[in-house]
Amino acid sequence: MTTTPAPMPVEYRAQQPLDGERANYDAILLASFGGPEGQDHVIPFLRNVTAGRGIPDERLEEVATHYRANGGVSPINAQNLELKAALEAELAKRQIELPVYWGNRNWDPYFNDTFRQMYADGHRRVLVLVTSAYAGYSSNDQYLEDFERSLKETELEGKLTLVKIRQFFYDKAFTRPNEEFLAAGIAEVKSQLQAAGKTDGKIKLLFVTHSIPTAVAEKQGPQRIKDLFGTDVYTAQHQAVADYLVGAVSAAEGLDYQVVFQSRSGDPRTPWLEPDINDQIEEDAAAGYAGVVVVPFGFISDHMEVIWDLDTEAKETAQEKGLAFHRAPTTGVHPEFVAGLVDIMGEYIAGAEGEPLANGEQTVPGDWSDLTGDGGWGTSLEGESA
Ligand SMILES: CC1=C(CCC(=O)O)c2cc3nc(cc4[nH]c(cc5[nH]c(cc1n2)c(C)c5CCC(=O)O)c(CCC(=O)O)c4C)C(CCC(=O)O)=C3C
Ligand SMILES: [Fe+2]
Repeated sequence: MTTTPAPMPVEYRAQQPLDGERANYDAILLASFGGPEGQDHVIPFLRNVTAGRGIPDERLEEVATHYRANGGVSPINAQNLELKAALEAELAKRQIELPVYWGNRNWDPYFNDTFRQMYADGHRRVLVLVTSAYAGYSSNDQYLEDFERSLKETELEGKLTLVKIRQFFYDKAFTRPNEEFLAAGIAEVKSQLQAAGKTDGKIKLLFVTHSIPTAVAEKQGPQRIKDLFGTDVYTAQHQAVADYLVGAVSAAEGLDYQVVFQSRSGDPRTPWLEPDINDQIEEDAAAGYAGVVVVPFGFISDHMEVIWDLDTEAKETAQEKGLAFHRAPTTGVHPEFVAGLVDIMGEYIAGAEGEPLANGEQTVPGDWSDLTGDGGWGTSLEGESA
């Protein structure tokens, strides 16, 4: 059988609520990673994160130093509380009367406690927002596994219904703020270069996300997207967003850009997605670039992986090589991000006639409708975690 390369996707197709998922909800759950809040939390937190996944102790000690340097505190919890408050304000503004709860995979408040609280408060049907924009094992499946386990442990299986909203990397909610950050980042590096008398210096745009083991990436479907992009589905999602952002920001026109990875861990012999951002910065310096704009579009807040791996390590690499450097912010509580997330939630919330209360807006071209579910990566990784 011969295969003709498929054309680049031009259709826009988002995931849709499944049958029965557009309904009345009692509450919203902001579900996230969790982080330590003091020196004595650091090791227990890291053990929670890596439970059963064979991260070597030396790596844990290494990662612990990142937290220790910040007083043992990850900024992620405070950032999630800010996001929670911003979502509450936006919901109130639209007169959507749903309380927002917060729960984490790896630290207090744990899902078990939040689930018990929601149930005790009389809630039975909960819409879930996970703080990850992309589809992948760590950002989607693992959360669903955690939810299942918590429902069992709290004996709320069959009593509490949880519906997770769709991925949003391809939505205006996510791309609008990132367009703004990219434009500002280019302007900033240009002015750094100007101040250094390197007006003609070439700028490289580095779109950075979390690396994952290549074996995990390769398992993810659908095959359709692998064929179309010629790479794994995790990378393809990021490539599509990078392509879109560069096309949408006029200042980016003609600049070289690339998707790169950060924060690899695990056994050094296990291959993870590359290139690592630090290696790429070195290569870019050798290739004659004068500055880099680093856009951490794999994340939605400036948590520890961002402030350590980028603001400390990648910045140092750039400085050693004499490159101008700017790290763009993450979506955080950008008003358009918050409003856009509520729009996406609205796709799942039934209005008076059963219509969606609101709708997100897909900006990144492509048919992303089958990233999860039957035949997709969602089922192909089942059994791995047990
Ligand atoms: C794809 C992805 C995202 C992005 C999607 C999303 O946002 O969800 C993400 C986010 C995050 N990862 C975080 C922290 C950590 N991740 C680790 C380890 C790992 N991450 C992985 C993947 C991802 N991780 C993987 C495949 C591992 C290997 C071991 C395992 O399978 O678990 C480790 C263990 C030590 C180490 O680095 O080896 C830590 C401490 C924090 C919190 C930061 C803070 O505290 O502010 C956040 C938001
Ligand atoms: Fe991680």
